[in-house]
Amino acid sequence: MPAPKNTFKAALNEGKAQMGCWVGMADPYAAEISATAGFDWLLIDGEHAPNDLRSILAQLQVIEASSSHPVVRLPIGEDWMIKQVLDAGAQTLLIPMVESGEQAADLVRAVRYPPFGKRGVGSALARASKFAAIPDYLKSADKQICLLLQVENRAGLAALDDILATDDVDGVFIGPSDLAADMGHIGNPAAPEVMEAVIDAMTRIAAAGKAGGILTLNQDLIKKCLEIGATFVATGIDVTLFAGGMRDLAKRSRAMRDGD
Ligand SMILES: O=C(O)C(=O)C[C@H](O)[C@@H](O)CO
Repeated sequence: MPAPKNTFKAALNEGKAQMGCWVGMADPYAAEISATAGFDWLLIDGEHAPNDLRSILAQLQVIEASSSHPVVRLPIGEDWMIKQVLDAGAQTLLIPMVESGEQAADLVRAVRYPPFGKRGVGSALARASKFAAIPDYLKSADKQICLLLQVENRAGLAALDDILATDDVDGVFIGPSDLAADMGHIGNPAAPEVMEAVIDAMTRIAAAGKAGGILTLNQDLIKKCLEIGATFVATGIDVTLFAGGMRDLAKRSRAMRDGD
């Protein structure tokens, strides 16, 4: 019995656009609610949400039980973090702040077992192998790992061709917020210069035959990226949806009380 098939990776390989949402509540109960919505994928954010390995594990468990595919974003692409989260059962990783082909190649090695990579061997006690219930996990795991890299500054854009030329990088995600900040437009990812850079990068990613990804609430940008060929597009964030809904209801409640 081989490692579980990564249906999300398969869909990307077939060019089937996958619609996703950020999950930043850092809570499995909230993640389980989001997993009932019907998104193709949900991003467990270990970079900007207060997650740790235990909370990521708990969210993996509830999302895997749904029709949504869990994607885990680490705070940074460190070998030890990658080893731990893969052993916890994550099959799709999003790694932020990638700025060179060399960094991309090193990340590929970090998600693969020897002799092709440097992922530490601990499957005997790992959830990923169903605690050794998958006897040939070590020989079948690599091809079910989906590695998505974030390009989100000018250095990353300058190295994009090298990153795209790196074998076994499955996709590249463009981060508009950090890219805007690096380009001098902090807080304004809709700045024309940033939008132009995002569209150019997404076009280059598609032309290279890799999966292109983004998170944006901008409906026009979502449509444009899908037209270009982006295949993993996140269109919302649970935290902002919840916070916005609560604030709106509170405002309407006060208005009803005050007869406004
Ligand atoms: O730079 C970006 O944009 C991203 O990487 C997404 C952000 O980290 C996410 O927190 C939304 O702002």
